[in-house]
Amino acid sequence: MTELLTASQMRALEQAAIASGEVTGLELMERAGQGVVEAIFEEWPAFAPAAGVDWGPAPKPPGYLKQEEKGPWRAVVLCGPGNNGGDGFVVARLLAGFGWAVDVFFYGDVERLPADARVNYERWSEVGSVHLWNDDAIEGRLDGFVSGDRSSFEHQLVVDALFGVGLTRNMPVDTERARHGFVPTVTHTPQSERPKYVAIDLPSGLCSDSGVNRGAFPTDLTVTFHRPKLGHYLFGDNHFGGGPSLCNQVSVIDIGLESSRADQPVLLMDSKNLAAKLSKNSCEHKFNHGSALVLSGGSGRTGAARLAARGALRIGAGLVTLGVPPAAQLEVAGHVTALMVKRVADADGLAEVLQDKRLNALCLGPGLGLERARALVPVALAAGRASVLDADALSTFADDPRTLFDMAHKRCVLTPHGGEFARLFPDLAEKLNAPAEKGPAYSKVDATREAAARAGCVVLFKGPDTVIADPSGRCSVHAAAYDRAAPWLATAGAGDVLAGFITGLLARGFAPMQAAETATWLHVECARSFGPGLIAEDLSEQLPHVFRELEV
Ligand SMILES: NC(=O)C1=CN([C@@H]2O[C@H](COP(=O)(O)OP(=O)(O)OC[C@H]3O[C@@H](n4cnc5c(N)ncnc54)[C@H](O)[C@@H]3O)[C@@H](O)[C@H]2O)[C@@H](O)CC1
Ligand SMILES: Nc1ncnc2c1ncn2[C@@H]1O[C@H](COP(=O)(O)OP(=O)(O)O)[C@@H](O)[C@H]1O
Ligand SMILES: [K+]
Repeated sequence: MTELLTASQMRALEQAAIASGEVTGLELMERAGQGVVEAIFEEWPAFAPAAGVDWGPAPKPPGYLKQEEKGPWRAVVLCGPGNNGGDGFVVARLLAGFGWAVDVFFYGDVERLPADARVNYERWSEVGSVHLWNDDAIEGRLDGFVSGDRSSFEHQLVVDALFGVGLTRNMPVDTERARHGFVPTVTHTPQSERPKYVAIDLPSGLCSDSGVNRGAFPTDLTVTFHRPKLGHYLFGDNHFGGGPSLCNQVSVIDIGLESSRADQPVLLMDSKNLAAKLSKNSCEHKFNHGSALVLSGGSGRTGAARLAARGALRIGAGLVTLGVPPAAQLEVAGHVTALMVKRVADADGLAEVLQDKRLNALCLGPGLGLERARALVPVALAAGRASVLDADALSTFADDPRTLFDMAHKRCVLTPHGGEFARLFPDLAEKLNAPAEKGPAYSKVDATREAAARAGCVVLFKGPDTVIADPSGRCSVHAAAYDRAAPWLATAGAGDVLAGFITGLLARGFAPMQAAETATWLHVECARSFGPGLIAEDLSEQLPHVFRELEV
């Protein structure tokens, strides 16, 4: 799985590499700038020099290309007051070296530039001029750049090097006019009719740690260094379109920090090794694959539990039983075939059913009803079996979450969506929703890690970005974004199926964290594989196809 870093982890890696003498900050900045230019040429081959990129031994002076080799291209580079701006000066110099006309706008104070950025400011200044950032200058330049009705631009590329991982507060308002002017409507104007907008490290205004949008504009391409940052994958505050909706696509450039490792990084889920974990041994009995019990609600509310149970069965639990109250037995019997049905009238009924030691994974919550959930959850948790608690099994403890946390054990997985999370962890939800004051914003990763530590078990916090953490701080993220986007998954009952998938994997013997991660990946994969028109029922039915594709 790919590591996702925070700003401070990235900074620590850079500093360790520099302190070890492995590399200098200036070298890192040069590699970063080269990487950005390479990524631009790769994304838009028309921009690339005809003979391909030859970096040569040293920074090239402008115009080293013969006139006939030069592209007719013009770029605007927006440089900020820190090292992100330093990268921007490198990019400006390298583009000029490839024959581009480059206009650099600097938002900051030259005297206060960090040392490496200052060096690159000076190097650029030998090549071209720097327009200082003030409204009059920008207005004047904009008039010159943007002709008439803004349907044609004199520049083809805008490079955003205002702020990277050092962003500590909302974007300054006085950058807005210029950004609007140079990149008026990335989302509305067809790409062919407007300049391409490229962000260095992060779209300026995107919080690296939380994905919160603090005034960023959507870009065409984001080029980051060494490892992606959490903010590239977290949606932050959805109302303003967080990380993935701003980055559009993320290109990760190697700048030679390979020997450095971050401390407890968050992992981005992928399908590596999944097939081996999911395959079954041909000589095994059904009970070797575990026996799951999914508790259902009363008559007229059994659909959610049935969805979960079917998910548990399809994902490979050997046996799945629905525990239903007497009044719903007939209703359930009319629907299920491969599933077993057992009568579970109340807490005593559950205790009796749990005498069967073969039942090794429990699922409580989907359609369970708040009252029934309050009665059954304590019995289920006291039995010490691997357990998934979702929906009503969480909400029923809204008035007293501590009671739930006291009963929860290491083999539990809690699967709240945003509303349920706020009921169980109101203080964490409040921190998550509060506007960030200074420094990187509190993130969904921070909240999920704190929640898992408090609950003493795995917490899977749902959404387009799903974050999973255990009490030790291990944490992984799945973003249904970029090539994993699954908008059709936001459909009623999808969460019930996920609870069932996790339960089925727990029954098969997966550890809670691994069950939650694997189920989340498969859940999104089923949605993607089915495509538009998906409803919750389709998810489990898509699993055989997904397994075949994975070569399980
Ligand atoms: N340090 C290194 O060795 C490397 C750093 N790199 C680049 O350096 C960047 C990080 O550089 P920095 O740590 O200097 O941080 P940034 O360049 O992202 O920004 C820091 C500066 O912006 C100011 N600032 C932050 N938020 C602001 C706001 N909302 N309004 C106004 N001013 C604000 C800060 O006071 C500080 O002066 C990375 O994103 C990456 O682009 C790369 O060159 C790779 C190597
Ligand atoms: N925009 C989205 N893209 C992809 N997946 C999403 C999106 N929004 C929600 N999801 C996923 O859909 C499921 C919805 O679950 P939940 O909120 O519990 O709904 P329900 O209770 O109706 O089943 C979760 O797995 C969640 O991660
Ligand atoms: K930037």
